[in-house]
Amino acid sequence: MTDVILRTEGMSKSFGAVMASEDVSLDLRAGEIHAIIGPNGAGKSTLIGQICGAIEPDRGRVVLNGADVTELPVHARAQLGLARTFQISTLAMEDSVLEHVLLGVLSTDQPRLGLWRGAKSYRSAEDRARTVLERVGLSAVASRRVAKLSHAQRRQLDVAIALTLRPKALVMDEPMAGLGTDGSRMMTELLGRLRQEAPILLVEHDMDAVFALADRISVLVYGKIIASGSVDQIRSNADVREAYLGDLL
Ligand SMILES: Nc1ncnc2c1ncn2[C@@H]1O[C@H](COP(=O)(O)OP(=O)(O)OP(=O)(O)O)[C@@H](O)[C@H]1O
Repeated sequence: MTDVILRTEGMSKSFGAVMASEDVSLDLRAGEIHAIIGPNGAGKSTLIGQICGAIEPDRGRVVLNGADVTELPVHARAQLGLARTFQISTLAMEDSVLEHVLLGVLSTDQPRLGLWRGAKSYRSAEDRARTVLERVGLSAVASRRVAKLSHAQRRQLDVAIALTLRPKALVMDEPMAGLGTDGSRMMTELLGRLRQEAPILLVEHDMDAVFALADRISVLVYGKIIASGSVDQIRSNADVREAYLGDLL
């Protein structure tokens, strides 16, 4: 049986007369990248908000590793391994790369370390922080302040912080936004490697990246999933071409 890590069932949300999500059911399976695409205003951010706990659905459920998390707040879902990266990064400019990641490691591992946090446990936290930085390709700039990083490096750091949660699932909101050609290539390569560590629900407008990365694509239009399938199935779907991809292919 396919290993479903995250799923939504009948997720619905309206804002006044606007149905931002209408009966959205989808899943994310171990080892995969599942991309959510759709035109502006289709309901992608609203869907992510409901999955991660920032927006309360009118109806429907979110299930993480078999557990219903619909009623849990954002931080409780994060503790269960639901990690999110944001469209707009929220980094502190004056802090270093390592400090950001260390903070993530300490706040994730603190319950395991107990009340006693001596030099040894700090060292092991720093080791883990450096391992995470290596995984995203930021080891060389560990001591650099965020203010001195390139835009692409800041996005890599967003990913590193998400990884400190030891995620079971990653929800990524436009990780390619604002990246140039080289940055997009780097991020595409990074996400391609990460899917084995944690499956990725990827909201993205960069179709080159989506087509290169996605194992499955779901297309959202006016809050509804109008099609779901492989890259080839979605690219050749007449409804999808009419609603969204027509201009982008
Ligand atoms: N807090 C809100 N109050 C009222 N309407 C909202 C609110 N949030 C979203 N909407 C509406 O819900 C619909 C879906 O918006 P959403 O931001 O989820 O779309 P999106 O697919 O993420 O768009 P984009 O690609 O531009 O980020 C839009 O019509 C939007 O105007």
